[in-house]
Amino acid sequence: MKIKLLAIGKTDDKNLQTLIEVYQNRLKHYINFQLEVIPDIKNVKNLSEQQQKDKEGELILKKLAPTDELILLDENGKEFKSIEFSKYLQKKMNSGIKQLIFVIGGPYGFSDEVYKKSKGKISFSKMTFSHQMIRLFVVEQVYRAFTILKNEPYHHE
Ligand SMILES: C[S@@+](CC[C@H](N)C(=O)[O-])C[C@H]1O[C@@H](n2cnc3c(N)ncnc32)[C@H](O)[C@@H]1O
Repeated sequence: MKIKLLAIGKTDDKNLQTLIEVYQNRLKHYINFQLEVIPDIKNVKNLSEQQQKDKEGELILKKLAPTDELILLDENGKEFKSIEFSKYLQKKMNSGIKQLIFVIGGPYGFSDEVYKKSKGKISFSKMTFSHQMIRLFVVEQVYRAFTILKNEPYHHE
């Protein structure tokens, strides 16, 4: 199984980008993991929140192949402990999915169309994080999950 993290807009913060790359590099050891960034929508100032969500939603859905499984990062989703998340990923790998796509919404979240296409929602906390920060949390937790699955000494309960 491949894992893709789909996000909208560049990360301007170099420190954040560097940290994300640290975990992306570590993940190469365990799985084909790709972070794909959809470029920011132009002239966003002229759009309502709903229009922005809809446009971002169209761009997200264009990226999906029929065999991909789409999971949303959403503060109203299911919360996991890290060990539970590692088991969740193992289950996905066992189920024969070709590519699992985790998607991070834009500043206003997801359009209804994206919700309809998704197969689940994962929350990292009830708090709202920026769409930039959550990228780092996702790559770190996916890395942590693989170290748990391989019994490697990174995670401590
Ligand atoms: C600024 S937040 C959008 C908040 C917006 N109120 C919403 O309803 O989604 C941007 C994106 O970051 C991700 N995100 C932020 N906080 C999160 C959390 N606690 N758990 C999971 N994803 C989160 C989600 O993908 C969200 O769409």
